[in-house]
Parts: sequence; structure tokens; C-alpha cells
Amino acid sequence: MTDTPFDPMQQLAGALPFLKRYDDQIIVVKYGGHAMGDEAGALRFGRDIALLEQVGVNPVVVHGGGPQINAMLKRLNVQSNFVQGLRVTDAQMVDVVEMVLAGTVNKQVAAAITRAGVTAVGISGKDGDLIRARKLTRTIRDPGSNIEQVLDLGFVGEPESVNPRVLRLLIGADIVPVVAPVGVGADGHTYNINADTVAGAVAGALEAERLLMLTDVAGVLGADGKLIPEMTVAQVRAGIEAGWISGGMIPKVETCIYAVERGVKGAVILDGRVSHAVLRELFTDAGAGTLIRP
Ligand SMILES: Nc1ncnc2c1ncn2[C@@H]1O[C@H](COP(=O)(O)OP(=O)(O)O)[C@@H](O)[C@H]1O
Ligand SMILES: CC(=O)N[C@@H](CCC(=O)OP(=O)(O)O)C(=O)O
Repeated sequence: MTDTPFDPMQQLAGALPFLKRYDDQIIVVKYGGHAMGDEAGALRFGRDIALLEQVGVNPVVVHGGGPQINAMLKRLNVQSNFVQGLRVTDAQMVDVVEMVLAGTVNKQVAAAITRAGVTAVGISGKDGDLIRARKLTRTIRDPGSNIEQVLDLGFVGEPESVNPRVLRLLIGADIVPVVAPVGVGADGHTYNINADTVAGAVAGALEAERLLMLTDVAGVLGADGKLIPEMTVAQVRAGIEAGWISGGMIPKVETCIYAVERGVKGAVILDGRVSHAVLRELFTDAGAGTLIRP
């Protein structure tokens, strides 16, 4: 993790072209549970988001909270299982997931931004008809017999539709929306949705200028382990095919591809633990992390 000194005021002095480029544009920031770190980290993140709003950019935050859900489940002595990176979520667990994501984490992130002097409002996908969810299933293939098995993940969903009206109302009132990744199904049930997926869907629905995915690695690392500053969709697909993009990075790059194919100008995967990661990416020539573009 590189953390070279960064003076936001000095950077902003030379940031006029960037300020013009992003003026009144929507920037969707996915704030991953691993990127959050401690209370001080959340406050630093809140200050950066507030600063974006103050200089005329329209940030929209979608947060995760996987590690925070894990900590609560541990306290409750409940075991969690994952299939292809998705938490198998039964009816009781979805209550805990909603409590942590739409409760504790959502309010912590909104409060951190508000403490920095800009109004933020925390909502979940269940508010304002934001995210209608449909149940997600996963298919696994047994390599020996080649037999496919459909796995029931319980109340795990994917966005069926995103209605950005409530987000646009908040943006228009100079309020930063902070979105927790839960949605409501046609059956009225609450669904747990992967936060990367929600961030991509929200960025697509808002036709955002940028999607920033804050995680705990520097970005996409090549086969040689070095950070790749910029990639096209075709290069990302080749990396997945060749196997050097794997594991948790696959849903992240797929979210970026989804977003850029729906009109988002660029999607960036970057290390949210680095101080002022968001400002470095938006307001410096070098940027931060890996930019994925069409
Ligand atoms: N080419 C790659 N570049 C960077 N990380 C990769 C790559 N391939 C696989 N990974 C893995 O993906 C992980 C990031 O995904 P994940 O842990 O799910 O992030 P988050 O918790 O922020 O959603 C990295 O820690 C790394 O182990
Ligand atoms: C279905 C599913 O797996 N949902 C995720 C939602 C939170 C999330 O995605 O948080 P991060 O971005 O911090 O990983 C979960 O239950 O952990």
C-alpha cells in the first residue's frame, strides 16, 4: 500500500481542469467494507466526499459492509457460508444483514459526511422504490461428472430495476445520497445484494461520469503483480480468460464493464485505505488505481 503525502489544497490549486470536467457531474463511489477500516478512516472518507460536493461535483455513495456483517454474525454465534463470493442468506440472516447495512453502516457513513459540513441522507434500496430485486441463483458444474447443480442462496438478490428518482431529488437539493445494498422483491421480501452490483446498477441508471470502486488492493494487478493504470473492456475480458484476474476481482471488474457499457465514462478500482484516494483519482493527472474504459 503506497501512501505518499497528499496535500488536498495544493492539489486543488492545480485542479481547475478537473473541476471543470466534473462540474455538476455525478460520481458514484462504492465504499467497500474492507476499505472502511476504523472510525477515523470513515471520517477521512466523509471529508473527501463533502469536499467533492462543496466544489460542485455530485457524489453518490453506495457502501458495502461484508466484514461488519461478519462481525455481527460472530457476536450472534451464527455461521456464514459464501457461494462464488455471495453470502448464502436465510430469512433470519437477512434481518441481520439489513440491520447492519441499512442501520449501523449506512448511518455511520452518512454521519461522517454530515460531520464534514455537507448534508448526507442514508437510504437503502427499499426506500423511494430505488431497487426492486429479483432472487439470484447460482449454477455450479461438477468437473468430474459435468452435472450442473442450481444452488439456492436464499434471500440473495440482484437489481431487477433501479428507479433513480429519489437519488435525483436528493442530488438536486445538494444532499449526498448514501445507499445501502438491500432491495425489495415483488414478494415484498428483503433481498441482500452484493454492494459492487448495486454500485454498478446505480451508476448505470444515473449515467454517472465515473464509478469509483474503493477496495483494499491498489487496483487490477497484471500477471507480473504490477498495477495496471488503464484497461479497455477487451483487455479485462482477456485477463479473466487467462486467469490472472480471479476471485473477488472478477465481480468487481464485471461491475465496471456493466457500468461502462451503460454509458458511464470510466470505472476505476482503487485502494480506499490510501488517504484521499477519491481526490487523488479525480484531481490528479496520475490518478489512482485502474481505470476501465469502453
Ligand atoms: N488481477 C488481480 N488484481 C488485484 N486483485 C486480484 C486480482 N485477481 C484476484 N484478486 C483478488 O481480488 C481481491 C479483491 O476483491 P475482494 O476481496 O472481494 O474486495 P472487496 O472486499 O473490497 O469487495 C484482492 O484482494 C485479490 O486477492
Ligand atoms: C449477497 C452478498 O454477498 N451481499 C453482501 C453485501 C455487503 C457487501 O457486498 O459488502 P462489501 O462490499 O464490503 O463486500 C454481504 O452479505 O456481505
